[in-house]
Amino acid sequence: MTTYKSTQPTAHKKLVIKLGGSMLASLTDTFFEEIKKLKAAGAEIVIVHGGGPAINQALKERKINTYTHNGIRVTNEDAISIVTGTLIGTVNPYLTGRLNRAGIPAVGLNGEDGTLIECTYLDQDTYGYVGHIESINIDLLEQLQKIDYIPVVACIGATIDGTALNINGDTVASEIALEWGADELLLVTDTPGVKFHEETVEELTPEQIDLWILSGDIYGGMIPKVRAAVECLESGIPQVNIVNDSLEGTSILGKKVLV
Ligand SMILES: Nc1ncnc2c1ncn2[C@@H]1O[C@H](COP(=O)(O)OP(=O)(O)O)[C@@H](O)[C@H]1O
Ligand SMILES: CC(=O)N[C@@H](CCC(=O)OP(=O)(O)O)C(=O)O
Repeated sequence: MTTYKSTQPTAHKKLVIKLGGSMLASLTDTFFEEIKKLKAAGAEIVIVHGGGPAINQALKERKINTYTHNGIRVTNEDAISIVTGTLIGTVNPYLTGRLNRAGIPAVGLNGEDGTLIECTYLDQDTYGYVGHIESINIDLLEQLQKIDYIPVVACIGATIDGTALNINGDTVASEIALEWGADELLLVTDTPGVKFHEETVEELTPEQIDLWILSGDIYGGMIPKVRAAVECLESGIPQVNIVNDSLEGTSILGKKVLV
C-alpha cells in the first residue's frame, strides 16, 4: 500500500485537498492533526469539499428524485436549491467549524464569494443546473494563504448573472489545482484508493483507467475522480493521489504504461 507521507519536508508546497462527502461525517481528529503537520512543514493548502450523501438525504426528505449520468448529478430546478442549501448552508460551515475548532484558521467560500468560481452551463439539456468552470479567482485564494487562512470551498459555481450551478467536487478541486499550479492534488474519499477485483492498487495509469471504466471496474463517483486525476497529471500537476482519511491509497501515474 502506498502511504502518502504528509510529514515529509514540504517547504511552500501547494496542496489541494478534496474531501468527499462520503467521509465528511466520519472525519477523525487524526485527519486534522495531519493538516496541522502539513501547515507546520510550510504547505499552502486549499480544501474543496463535496457532500453527495448529505444532498441525497436532503433530497429524499423532500421527495425529490435525481439520478447521475457519468457520475454527475442531473440537477433540475427543484434539486439545485436543495444542493446549494445543503453544501453552503450545512456541509461547508460544519467542515470550516471543525477546522477552526481544531486550531486551523479556515474560511468557508462558495463560487459566488469573491467571484471565486465563474461558470456557464455544462449542457443544460442533459444535466440541468450543472456548471462548467470558466474562471477561478486564484488571487482570493492566495490572499487568504498570506494571512494563514485555509480556504474551504463548497463545489457551487455561479454564472455571470448570479445563477448558482452544481459542480462535482472532484472537478472543482482539479480545476483549482490546475489554475493555482498546485504541486499535488489529494482526493480523500471513503475507500483506500482505487480497487480492482477487491484489491486496492498502489499505482494506476491513464490506460488502465480507460479500460476499467469500460469494463465497469471503475464506476459511479470514482469516475469523476480518476478523470480529474488524469486531467491534472496531463496538464502538469506532478502528483495526484486517491486516498482515505488515513491518507493511504492509490497514486495515479502521469505516464501511460501498456498493461
Ligand atoms: N474501482 C473502484 N475502487 C474504489 N471505489 C470505487 C471504484 N469504482 C467505484 N467506486 C465507488 O466510488 C466511491 C467513491 O466515490 P464517491 O461516493 O463519489 O465518493 P466521495 O463522496 O468521497 O467523492 C466508492 O465508495 C465506491 O463505491
Ligand atoms: C454535479 C454534481 O454531481 N455535483 C455533486 C456535488 C457534491 C459532490 O461532488 O459530492 P461528493 O464529493 O460526495 O461526490 C452532487 O450533486 O452530488
